[in-house]
Amino acid sequence: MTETFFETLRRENGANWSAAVTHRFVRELLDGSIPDAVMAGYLVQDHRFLDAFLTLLGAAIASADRFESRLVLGRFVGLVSGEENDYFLRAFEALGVSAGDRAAIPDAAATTGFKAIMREAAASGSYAAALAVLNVAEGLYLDWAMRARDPLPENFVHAEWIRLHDNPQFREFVAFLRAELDRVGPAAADRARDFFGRAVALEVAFFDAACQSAEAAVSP
Ligand SMILES: Cc1ncc(CN)c(N)n1
Repeated sequence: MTETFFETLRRENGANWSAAVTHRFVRELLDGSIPDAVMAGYLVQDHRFLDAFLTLLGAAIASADRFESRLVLGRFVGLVSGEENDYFLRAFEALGVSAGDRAAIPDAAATTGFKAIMREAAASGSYAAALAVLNVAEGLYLDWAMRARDPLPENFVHAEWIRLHDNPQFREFVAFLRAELDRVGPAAADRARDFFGRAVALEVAFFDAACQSAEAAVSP
């Protein structure tokens, strides 16, 4: 069977893709053993990711070539702005991270990199570029979340983060993103390939940073 455009890009970035979905951060999240300090540090950075991510979704809506695509993307914006943002706020409260704490923590290099690539894809005005980054962000997260075993960890901070990235609606959205990239990506293959590869590398760096910052915090 011939592979789809998405499958080709994922295969070309197989080493990094697999490093991300099997990362120590993911393994400890899935088995519920992740230390609170690591989860808190990750969520502080990821809440900033969310801001640029919404910009990217807005750009995808603006650059999409059909109304049907805009509707699907628009519904997803509602979910991220509502349910997902609400999760972050409840998680910060449970982990004892105040708004002041959050404001005092600088961006990690991987966060700066992600914000930059999402703004770059948004500013390019290319639907294919936006889709390449969205396919990494959502497809890779679905991939690791699907590795969760029943029952999910007891702590809602862990369980809800997993469930947000593996539920029927999210699977449907990821399938939509793949179909869209397969439809419009080949006509802008070089650009899509470039954004896709850089985004996968940033996913690994983002998990690395979450684990490293906690190590630095506990070392004397
Ligand atoms: C870094 C990162 N990549 C992807 C996702 C999934 N939206 C996320 N929350 N954070």
